[in-house]
Amino acid sequence: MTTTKDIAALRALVGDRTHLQEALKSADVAPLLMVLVHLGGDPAWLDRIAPYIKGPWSFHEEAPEALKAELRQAVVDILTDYADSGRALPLSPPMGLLPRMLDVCTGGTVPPEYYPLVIEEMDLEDSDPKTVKWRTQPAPATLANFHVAVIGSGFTGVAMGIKLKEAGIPFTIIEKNPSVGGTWFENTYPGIGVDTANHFYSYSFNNNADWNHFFAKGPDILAYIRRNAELAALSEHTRFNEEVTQSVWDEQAMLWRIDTVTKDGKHDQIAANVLVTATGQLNQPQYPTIPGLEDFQEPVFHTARWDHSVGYAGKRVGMIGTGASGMQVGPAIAPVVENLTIFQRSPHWAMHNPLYFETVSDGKKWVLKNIPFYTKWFRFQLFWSSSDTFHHNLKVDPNWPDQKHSLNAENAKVRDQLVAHIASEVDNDPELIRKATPEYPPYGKRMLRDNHWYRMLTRPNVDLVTEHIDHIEKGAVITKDGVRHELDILVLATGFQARRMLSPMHVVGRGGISIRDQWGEDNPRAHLGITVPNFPNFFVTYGPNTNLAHGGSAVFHSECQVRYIMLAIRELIEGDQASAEVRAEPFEAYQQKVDDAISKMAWAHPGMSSWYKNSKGRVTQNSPWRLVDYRNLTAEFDPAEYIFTKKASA
Ligand SMILES: Cc1cc2nc3c(=O)[nH]c(=O)nc-3n(C[C@H](O)[C@H](O)[C@H](O)COP(=O)(O)OP(=O)(O)OC[C@H]3O[C@@H](n4cnc5c(N)ncnc54)[C@H](O)[C@@H]3O)c2cc1C
Repeated sequence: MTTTKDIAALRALVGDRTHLQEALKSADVAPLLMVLVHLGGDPAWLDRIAPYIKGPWSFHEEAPEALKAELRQAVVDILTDYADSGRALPLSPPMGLLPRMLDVCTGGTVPPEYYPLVIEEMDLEDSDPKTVKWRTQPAPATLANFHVAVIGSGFTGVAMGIKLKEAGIPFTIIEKNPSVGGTWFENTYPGIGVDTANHFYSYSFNNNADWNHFFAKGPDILAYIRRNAELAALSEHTRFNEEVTQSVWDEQAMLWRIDTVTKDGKHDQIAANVLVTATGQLNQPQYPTIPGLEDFQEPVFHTARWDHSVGYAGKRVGMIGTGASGMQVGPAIAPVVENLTIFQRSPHWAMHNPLYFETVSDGKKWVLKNIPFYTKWFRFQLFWSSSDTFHHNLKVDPNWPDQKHSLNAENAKVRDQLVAHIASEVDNDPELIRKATPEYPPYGKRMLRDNHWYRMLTRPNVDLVTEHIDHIEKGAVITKDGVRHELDILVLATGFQARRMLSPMHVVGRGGISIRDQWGEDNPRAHLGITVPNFPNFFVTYGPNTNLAHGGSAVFHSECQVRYIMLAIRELIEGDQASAEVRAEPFEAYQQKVDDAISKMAWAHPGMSSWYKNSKGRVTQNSPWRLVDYRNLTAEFDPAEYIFTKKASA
C-alpha cells in the first residue's frame, strides 16, 4: 500500500507540472519508459520506443525529440493521475510485460533465467528478498548466546554487519584500519576510481541517487560505505585499529578463538561461534622482488600505500606496472610531472566508455531521487551492460583458428574494435601501437576502462618502457638493455598478494590443521568460494574463485555470499546446532565443476600470465560463473551438504 507519506510526496512532485515536465528532460529515455509502463501497463509505448533503443547505455538511444517530449508528458500525466486518485503505486510492473520491458530496456534479449534475479535485485515486489528472515523467531536468550566475528569492514564486512544487525544477531567486526572502507580507504592514489558503473557497484539495499559520477572516484565510494555503516550504527560493533593475527577452532567449546593485536601492541582474544573473513582478495600489497630495490633511496611506495607527503609535480617519476591501479595513476599525474617513465611487463586491454568521465548532472540526480522506480530500472540497465553479456566472449572456441590472439569470433571482433581504438588514440604511432596492444585475447585479464591512458602515451614527457628491469640503484632503474632511467620517485603499481589468500593470518581448523596446510601457499579452494572442509563455522567472502573478471560488480558477489552465510547461521541457530562443516563430496564436486568451466575460458589460455593463476597454473581467483549462475548457486543453503554437530546438552 502506498502510505500517506508517499501520496503526499507524489502530490508535491506533480504539484508543479511545468517544473516536473522540465525536470524530466534530464531523464534517460529507457528508464523513463520503464517507469511509464511499470505504472501504466500500456505495451504500446514499448512498441513505439523500442526501435530507438539499441543497447543498455544512454548513448545507445536515439529517439526523436518529439517522441521524448510525448513520453515525458505521459509520465507527468500518469503520476498526476496516481496523485489525484490517491491510488497506491504498484510495486511491480505488470508481470506479463516484464520480459518485453527487460528486452526493450536493454535493447537486447534478457533470457527468462534472469527474471528471478531481476525481481530480487530490483526488489520489484518490495519484499526485501535478499534479507534472510527467521522461520521461527529464536528466543532472546538464544540470540544473546550466539556471537559472530567478522574480520574486515570493507564493502563486504559492512554488508555482513548490516544483515547481522537486521537479524538481531550479536556480532563484532574487527578491522585493522581506523575506518571502514577497505579497498576504498587504503587506496588513495591520484586517479583512484572504479571501472564498474556505480549505480550498479553499490548495495542493492541502498541504491544511491547521489553519485557525482557514473564511474565514481575513491573518496565518493568511501563516503558511501561510511554512510551505510553509520546508518546501521556499526561503529558500536567494530573494533578499529585491531588486526586479527590468528583464529583457532576450539573443538571442545565449539568456538573460534580469535587473537588480535592493536596498533599499539595490545593483545586480546575474542570468542565467536561463527567466523566470517571479509578481508578481500586485494588487500595485501604485492612488492616486486627486484634486485637493488632497497638501494633506491629516493621516495618509493606502493599505489595502495601512496605517500601524500611526497610532491610529484615537476619530478621525474617512475612507475612499475600497468595493471588496474597503474593505468589510473598514469593519466592522473602525467600532466604535472617532469617525466613519467612507465615500466611495463605486459599491456592491458582497456575499453572506451563515453560516460567514464561524465559527472551526473543535478537534473539527473533529481530524477534518480524523485521519480518512482527510475533508479531501479537504471540500475538494471547498468547490471546488464556491465556483466553477463560479455561472458560468452571469454569462452574458448576449440575450432577458432587464431587462438593466440582471440578466443572466438565475437572475441576477435572485440579485439579489432579495441585495436582500432588504441590506434586512433595514439595517432597511429606504430611503435606505441606495438607496445600498448596485448598479444593475449581480450578479457584474458579484467577489461579496464580507457581513462585516456592511450592518449597519455603520446605525451612528450611520458616514456613507455617495455624492456625488462634488470636492477635498481640509487635514484635509477636499470633495464636489461643497460639503459639507466634516472628518477626522483618510484611508484610500485604491482598489485596485491591475492593468491596467498587470507595471508598473513594464521587460521587453524579441526584437528589442528591450518589453512596453509590445506591450501598450501597458493591453492585456495572453497565450496561456492565460501566454506572449507575441516573448518567448521568458518565462512570466507571474496574467497577462492569468486573474483569477477568478465565484468560485474564485486558488491553483487558480496551480497550473494552474505545471504548464503546468513542462511547458514539461521540453520545453526534455529536448529540449535553447534557447528556446520561442509562435506567432502559436494566440496570436491564443486571444485571439479569450477576447474572444468575455467579450463574452457580465457584465463586458462596458455599465453596468459596473471595473478589469477597459481604457481602450478591453476586459476584460483576467478569465478567461471555468470552473475546469474552464482546467484542461483548461493540463493539457498542446502543443509545436506553439511555435517552438523548438536550442542552438548547442559
Ligand atoms: C584500486 C581498486 C579498484 C577496484 N575497482 C573495482 C571495480 O571497479 N569493480 C569491482 O567490482 N571491484 C573493484 N575492485 C575490487 C574491490 O576490492 C572490491 O570491489 C571490494 O571493494 C572488496 O570489498 P571487501 O570488503 O570484500 O574487501 P576489502 O575492501 O579489501 O576490505 C577488506 C578489509 O579487511 C581488513 N582486514 C584484512 N585483514 C585483516 C585482519 N587480519 N584483521 C583485521 N582486518 C583485516 C582490511 O583492512 C580491509 O578493511 C577494485 C579494487 C581495487 C584495489
